[in-house]
Amino acid sequence: MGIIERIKEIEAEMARTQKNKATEYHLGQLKAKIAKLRTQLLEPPKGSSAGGDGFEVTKFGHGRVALIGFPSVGKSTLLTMLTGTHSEAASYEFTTLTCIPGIIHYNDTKIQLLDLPGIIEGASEGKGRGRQVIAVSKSSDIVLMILDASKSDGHRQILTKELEAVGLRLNKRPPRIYFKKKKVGGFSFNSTLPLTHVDEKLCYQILHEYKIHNAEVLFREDATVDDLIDVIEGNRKYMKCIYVYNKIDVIGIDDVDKLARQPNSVVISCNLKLNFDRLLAKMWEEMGLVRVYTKPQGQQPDFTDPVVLSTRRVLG
Ligand SMILES: Nc1nc2c(ncn2[C@@H]2O[C@H](COP(=O)(O)OP(=O)(O)OP(=O)(O)O)[C@@H](O)[C@H]2O)c(=O)[nH]1
Ligand SMILES: [K+]
Ligand SMILES: [Mg+2]
Repeated sequence: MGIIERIKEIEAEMARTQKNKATEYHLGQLKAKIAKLRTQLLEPPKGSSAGGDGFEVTKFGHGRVALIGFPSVGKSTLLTMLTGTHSEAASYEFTTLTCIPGIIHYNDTKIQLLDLPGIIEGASEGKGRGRQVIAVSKSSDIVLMILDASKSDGHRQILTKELEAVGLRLNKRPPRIYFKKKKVGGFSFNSTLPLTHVDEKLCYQILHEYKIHNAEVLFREDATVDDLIDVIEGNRKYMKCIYVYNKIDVIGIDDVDKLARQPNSVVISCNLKLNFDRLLAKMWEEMGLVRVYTKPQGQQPDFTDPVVLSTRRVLG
């Protein structure tokens, strides 16, 4: 049986299992099993080089932003409008088949924007170009999830699930769980506050699933089993994501208003060139970029050529 089939089988078992105190340990173990299989799925197949089909784009500028979304939501239209680099746009799905970079000039900085093929449900398991698209997203500093404002908001949940399945965590911070594997000494479990989701036995079982028998675990918040698994796996990527609702020209003002009020969301229209300034400002803010103007002694600072730093990471 392949890895994907095994994941499906365990998911089916989880769906059949009633959630209660008695099944909690078993469900926790199943979650860990799935997480292990997903990590296996992420390892590139033996003998293959990663990518190699038009997806490797050299990093450029002070930051990198990836456009992720279902087909035909307007990703390429947006890239062309924000960067001036032409990326083919059309009314049929999967117009874009590779990664197309453009540059946004904003606040004296250069931000690399990446247009990507549309992804669909099952992308994390390799449907379409999902795997490559997700790899590029992981290499960027923030993600713009482009959504069609006139379509169901279910798309946002589906995409979030796909990205979570490959270890991306959007708009979350790492769980406050201290975890240290040891060579000897057995298992120690502590918490700084009362826990409602995880107890010592459950934690022990999860570690057992990972064949970890010596470890120190300290919960500093009331975290869940999923949080614990994330910490044990250790390969999660925590990223900022802006939900960009495009095509607001085709929906009513009340609906626009509702979308605009959601957290981390910006509404735009490529057709009407609406709200791009808001989108750029939000992007800039989420990337944590700051400009530093150096001032030679006894001279005026050069306001045309700042040093750009990020409060979120060290710029390469
Ligand atoms: N009404 C409306 N249509 C738009 C808007 N932006 C883009 N479109 C249209 O949506 C269709 C798809 O646009 P694309 O830019 O090709 O979409 P995409 O997300 O790059 O699509 P794929 O590359 O196939 O995944 C085109 O017909 C665009 O003209 C908008 O703001 N409003
Ligand atoms: K399209
Ligand atoms: Mg496109």
